[in-house]
Amino acid sequence: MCAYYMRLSGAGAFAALVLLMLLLLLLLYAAHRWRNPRCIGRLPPGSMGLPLVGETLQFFSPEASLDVPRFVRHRLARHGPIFKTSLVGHPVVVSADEKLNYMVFQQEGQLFQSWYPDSFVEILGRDNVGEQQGATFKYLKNMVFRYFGPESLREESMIRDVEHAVRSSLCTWSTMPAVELKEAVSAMVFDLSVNKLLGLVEPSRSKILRRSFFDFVRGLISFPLYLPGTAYYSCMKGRQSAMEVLREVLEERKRSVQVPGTGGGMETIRRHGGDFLDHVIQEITKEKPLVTDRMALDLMFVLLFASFHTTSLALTLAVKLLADHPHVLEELTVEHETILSERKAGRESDGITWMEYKSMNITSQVINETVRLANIAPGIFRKALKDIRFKGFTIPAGWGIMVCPPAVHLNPDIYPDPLTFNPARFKDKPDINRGSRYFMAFGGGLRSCVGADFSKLQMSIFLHFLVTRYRWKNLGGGKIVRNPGLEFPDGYHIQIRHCDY
Ligand code: HEM
Repeated sequence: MCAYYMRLSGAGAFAALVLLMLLLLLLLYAAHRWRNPRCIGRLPPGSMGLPLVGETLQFFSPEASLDVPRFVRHRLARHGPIFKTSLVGHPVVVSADEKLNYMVFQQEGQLFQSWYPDSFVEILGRDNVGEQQGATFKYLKNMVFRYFGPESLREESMIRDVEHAVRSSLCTWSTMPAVELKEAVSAMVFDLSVNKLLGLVEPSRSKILRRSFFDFVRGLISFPLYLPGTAYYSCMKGRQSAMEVLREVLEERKRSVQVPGTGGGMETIRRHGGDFLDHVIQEITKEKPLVTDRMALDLMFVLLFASFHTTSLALTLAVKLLADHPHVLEELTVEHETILSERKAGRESDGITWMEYKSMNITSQVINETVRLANIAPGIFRKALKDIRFKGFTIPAGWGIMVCPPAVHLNPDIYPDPLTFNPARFKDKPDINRGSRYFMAFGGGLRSCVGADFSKLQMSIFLHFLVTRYRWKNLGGGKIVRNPGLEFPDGYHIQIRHCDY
């Protein structure tokens, strides 16, 4: 009997051992497959990192520098301008190759399509404009462009609204003992964007919206771990409460512009000179709308986020760079003083005209140089729609591809002495924000930024009033960290005073 049990338990142990071995083999095979993904052709060099996590942790490791993020820098040195990796569970090819970047931007919808990792899409919304393709994408983009493109920016009301926001903010800040510039500029740009997009919003709602977006942005480029206490968690919570407010505002506006029509149904009244929400309501209440409520909500969410986060980072960096480079500040001040001195005496308003704005050449160079160094979008993501062969490598269909603007903008062969702030390098390149092989701060091709002109207008008007009417001094902070997005972890504290001549 005893021998029988011993034989049985021996057989059980043997079976368990075999099972364990099989499991181990399976894990080894999975790890091998992970490290050597299937590909017809030759994959670019590089490592896929650990199973599932890939190289995500290294990608998000912070560094106190404006330089190309360490993650990319080290791999470029080791593997060359095209390498493979795995980020947040996806195989990705990273490109610092100017020809491949150009191809990615030019072949949008043909060989490549806009794609961001799931965690990012979850943050920005499944129906956001970046997720739309084909005709719907073009329709949405045109809708935004009609509102934020140069034609509508040159309207008197747009310049006046930006001016009003800038002048009242600077005036308030000049009465305060200290201002944390990043936070203050973010609030200014955010309120202006809310005003342009949603019109007048009750102060209590505007406050919730602003707080939600600030929480949202804090965790935007963070490791996607949805657990209380993590940056990603507060980011998602921020998104949820911002979306609630946007939904309420949309519903209320819909009710306020819909009246009983002659045919018995409801009709939408057209309000002239309205905010962006009015344009949105016109679209979603059409008989056969191309834009759904969800798309409209995600679009407004993305526009609010894109407009305040990016512009405020760029402006804060511009002010810091100007303070650190007094000779550039001097040149910029001369440009703006000249605008004032050449202004016709007795003009009705002392506001900036479109012609004056267009004459701000040094300002435009300062802005281009700032966004080149800022690299606010540290990576621009796409997906390969088919197997793509390039320079002997294959990018398999379905893989992500990350165009890396910092690797282009900080390449010494393209921009000599790349970490030096030298706006004059953009002399005689006025139209560069449309994107080129060497400048992609606002993206490139079909997907390039719709808000680039709006952002430049705001920055120019801000710089105009700052340098002609105020002086400021640094009180502390201003440390720059890449994570890999640009951050000012200790803020940038200044004291700002009105200058009386
Ligand atoms: C300094 C300021 C800004 C920078 C550096 C910037 C940068 C960028 C970049 C790099 C892209 C391309 C993303 C891609 O190809 O996947 C982009 C797209 C976009 N930007 Fe901006 N942006 C700025 C300001 C703004 C503003 C003020 C708005 C809104 C009014 C805006 C709205 C958008 C939208 C809606 C897209 C998506 C376009 C598409 O998918 O076709 N941006 N931006």
